[in-house]
Amino acid sequence: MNGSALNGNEPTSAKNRLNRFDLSLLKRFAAIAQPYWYPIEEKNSGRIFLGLVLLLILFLFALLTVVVAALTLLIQQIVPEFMAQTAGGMVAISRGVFSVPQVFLPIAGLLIPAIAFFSVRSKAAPRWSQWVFLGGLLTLSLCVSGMNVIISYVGNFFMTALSERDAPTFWRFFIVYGGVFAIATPFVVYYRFVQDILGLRWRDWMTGKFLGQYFSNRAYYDINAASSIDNPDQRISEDIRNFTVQSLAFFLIFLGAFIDVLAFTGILLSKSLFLAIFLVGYAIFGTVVVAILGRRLIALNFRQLQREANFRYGLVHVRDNAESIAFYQGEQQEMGQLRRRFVDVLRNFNFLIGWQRNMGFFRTPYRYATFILPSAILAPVYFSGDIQFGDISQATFAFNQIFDAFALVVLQINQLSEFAAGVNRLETFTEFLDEEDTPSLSTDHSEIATEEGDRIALENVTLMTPRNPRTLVDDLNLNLGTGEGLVIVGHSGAGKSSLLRAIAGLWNTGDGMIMRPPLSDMIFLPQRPYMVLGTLREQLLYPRLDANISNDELYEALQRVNLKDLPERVDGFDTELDWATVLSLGEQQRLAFARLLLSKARYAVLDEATSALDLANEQHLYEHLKNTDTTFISVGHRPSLLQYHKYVLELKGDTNWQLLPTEEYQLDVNAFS
Ligand SMILES: Nc1ncnc2c1ncn2[C@@H]1O[C@H](COP(=O)(O)OP(=O)(O)OP(=O)(O)O)[C@@H](O)[C@H]1O
Repeated sequence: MNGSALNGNEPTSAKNRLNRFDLSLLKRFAAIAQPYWYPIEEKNSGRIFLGLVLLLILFLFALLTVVVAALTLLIQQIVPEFMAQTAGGMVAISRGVFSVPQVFLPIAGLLIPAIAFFSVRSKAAPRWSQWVFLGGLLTLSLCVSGMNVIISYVGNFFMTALSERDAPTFWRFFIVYGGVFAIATPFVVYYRFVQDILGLRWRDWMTGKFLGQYFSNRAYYDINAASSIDNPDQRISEDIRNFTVQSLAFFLIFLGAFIDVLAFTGILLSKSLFLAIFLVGYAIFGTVVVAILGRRLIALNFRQLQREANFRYGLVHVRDNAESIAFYQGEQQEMGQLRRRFVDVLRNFNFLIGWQRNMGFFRTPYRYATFILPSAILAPVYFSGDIQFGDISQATFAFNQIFDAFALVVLQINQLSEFAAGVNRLETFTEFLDEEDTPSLSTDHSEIATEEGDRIALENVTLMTPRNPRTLVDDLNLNLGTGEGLVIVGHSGAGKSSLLRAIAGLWNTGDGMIMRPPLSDMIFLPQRPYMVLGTLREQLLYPRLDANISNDELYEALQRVNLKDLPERVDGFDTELDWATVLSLGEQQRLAFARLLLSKARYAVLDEATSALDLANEQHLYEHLKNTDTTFISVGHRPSLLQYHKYVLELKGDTNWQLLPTEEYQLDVNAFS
């Protein structure tokens, strides 16, 4: 990915869509999450998926009730008065928790088999382990919630006994406290652990899927042209990681909020209907205000991610081009460029924290008010003697528990807007990759047709540049027989490399038909020798690393390109080095040529692949190509190249061209020179 698209922002329409902070965000989230959790390609599968998740949650409530009941019974055995004294609170909590599963348990009981069934039925490989992990995680989450309820009660007794100087009760609860902690510890530890493991597995799967799509249909190449998708590397590495980790975290937070609502609504309603209605209105008011203000936060977070990635890319660019920069002594300019990118980061971050501060002016008093509002609302009834003081404190407690759940968006807006920005970045990326997967039938320009055959031939090919199309070559015809060589000449920018791109299928804007052998029978040596990250062996075998080729054959190929001492120089074939920096340009070109020889491709396309070689080396390599009956097309500026090719295609630069046998071309050139 080059840096230019980095400034590219999402198109305005997409921007508006992506900055929305409403239910469409949930839809976008479901679209990204669904393939992992519910791998079925069908209409409405997103809705079915969400329905199943809801059922799963309800199913787990049943487990929670069992855990709470079991622990309560256990403690009751040890401390008989515990149950009597906590009955009110425990029953209230259990009532909320119990009632839902009782209705849904029979349906939920079918859930796991249903998920397994659908997963197995899907075309994708059956996957169910994530559901087992999720089930385990939710069970643990509910257990931890249950434990916390019990711990709060035990703590209550523990402290009360202390304040009343009741030593025997204090010591009994001391032991109970310790026992509950001992039981709770593995639950809490495994709760975090399973959450991390599930996040890791999800990330693993998603990264694999994105990488698969990124490398299919050359999406990684086309993405350079898609100015709306900046920094795909960051989206694949960081955005996916944050997405999986934060999705699980939010899911658990929402689940906790849901439990609180179920558990405390009954208490609140029994104390004051008006207070309950007020709470809902107050929470809705806060959520709407924050949702409106939060849109700006999503946009700022989106840009923050983009600018951080631009800055990092700038640093990587310096590392990749260290030698050129050092020769040019371009340190000042490079530092200035990086500084500018960093200033962009800072400026946006400044806006971001400014907005967070402004939001704080609303959120802080909004939160503070909840400490006094319930008491203020209930005070008149209390003053008139209709309710007890205990009712006020219990109602306030219940109010705050439910409020935290209802006002989740208000309380978590900073994290949510960050998450939403990540979701949006992944969604545009997914959209792009999906489009690459499904070639569109109608494009706004005509395309060159490609056919596979046993020769290279171009019929009436008109080639244009891909964006802002400009015709490079008009109505070109040529036919290359087996073992024949063609050299393409013409001044810089005439379209020589572009023609090779068209033959490789990288560019197809234009008209006409190109026939070529399957790409697996062809090898392309690009203008800039490409050195892979890896060992010398991998360098030589690239891209077919699994080819069964002995060391002797590797030596032979290296000998042919006059690099036979290279393995000794670098300590054998299995040494990993930064080849682009330890080899000279000519050596890199010769290494690429050795790659060509080892590939045994019958067709070779060489784009100035010998430009850095001395004439003797060049002759040596081309002679070998001719002897092996390889059909080859070269691009080059050197006159010495002509002699190895049967035909010359000259691109005139004004879309005109001429194709001549080499001798005729040379006579032509000599006549004019
Ligand atoms: N990705 C691209 N999008 C649009 N135009 C491009 C792109 N890449 C190259 N071009 C333009 O297409 C024209 C032909 O480029 P091409 O690389 O084929 O030239 P060339 O004949 O091989 O030149 P040289 O001898 O300098 O390598 C040039 O004007 C170039 O600026």
